[in-house]
Amino acid sequence: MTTDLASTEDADAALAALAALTQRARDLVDAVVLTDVPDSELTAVAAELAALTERLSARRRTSPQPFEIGPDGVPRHAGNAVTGSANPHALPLVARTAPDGTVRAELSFRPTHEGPPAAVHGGISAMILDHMLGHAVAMAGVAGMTATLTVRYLRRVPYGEPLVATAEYTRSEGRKSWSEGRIALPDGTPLVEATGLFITPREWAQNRLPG
Ligand SMILES: CCCCCCCC/C=C\CCCCCCCC(=O)SCCNC(=O)CCNC(=O)[C@H](O)C(C)(C)COP(=O)(O)OP(=O)(O)OC[C@H]1O[C@@H](n2cnc3c(N)ncnc32)[C@H](O)[C@@H]1OP(=O)(O)O
Repeated sequence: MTTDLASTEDADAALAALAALTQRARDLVDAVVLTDVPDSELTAVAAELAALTERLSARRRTSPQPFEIGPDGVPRHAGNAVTGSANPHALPLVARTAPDGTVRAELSFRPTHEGPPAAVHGGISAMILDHMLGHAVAMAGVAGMTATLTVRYLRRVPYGEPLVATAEYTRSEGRKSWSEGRIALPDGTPLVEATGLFITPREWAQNRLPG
């Protein structure tokens, strides 16, 4: 028992250190996107970054931090590109499920996510909605892989402003499940809407979860 507890604490400490590093990496990416320092400074920083990358690469995994069910019974996936605390690519999105099954996340995009001038890239909005819709079907007990995602872009999505993403499971037929969701302003004005079809792979159909 003591050993298990110690190793759990060690794993938590390692993940916390990784999450702190990851946030520094996000800050770095934001700084790269917005920097206006002279060329000589860019060259000097690039050399320092190359050295840091080499230090981190001294020991490398073959894949990101895995999907797992935490000791609290809550699934977590630190390596995930959308939610991962250990993935600099992730916002990270923090999605919560209400008792009625609605999934909700408060989010704010950054200049890093620019597509059209002064707006968020449509593929980034689609990625967030893919995740939200997938989360909604997973919370309904019918986790699946995205088969189709239909996105309707209604208004320009701003960065640097608080936004709200929501999603709901709608129905299932056999291994096929549907959900819908949106990214909206805090007052509820929808900016992007999506519907999705998720299919539970045959191998998940018994356990409902991957792995
Ligand atoms: C995901 C993790 C879940 C974790 C859950 C717990 C924690 C919750 C927390 C957090 C939630 C995380 C949420 C993540 C969200 C992000 C998800 C993604 O981004 S997934 C990556 C992108 N998607 C792919 O890479 C799929 C690639 N495609 C496939 O793997 C297969 O094609 C698959 C599984 C989609 C279907 O393969 P078959 O072999 O099972 O399909 P067949 O048996 O041929 O068809 C079954 C039925 O589905 C229709 N169908 C199949 N594919 C279709 C398609 N693309 N479009 C429309 N219908 C399709 C068929 O016509 C058939 O329909 P008829 O039964 O005849 O009515």
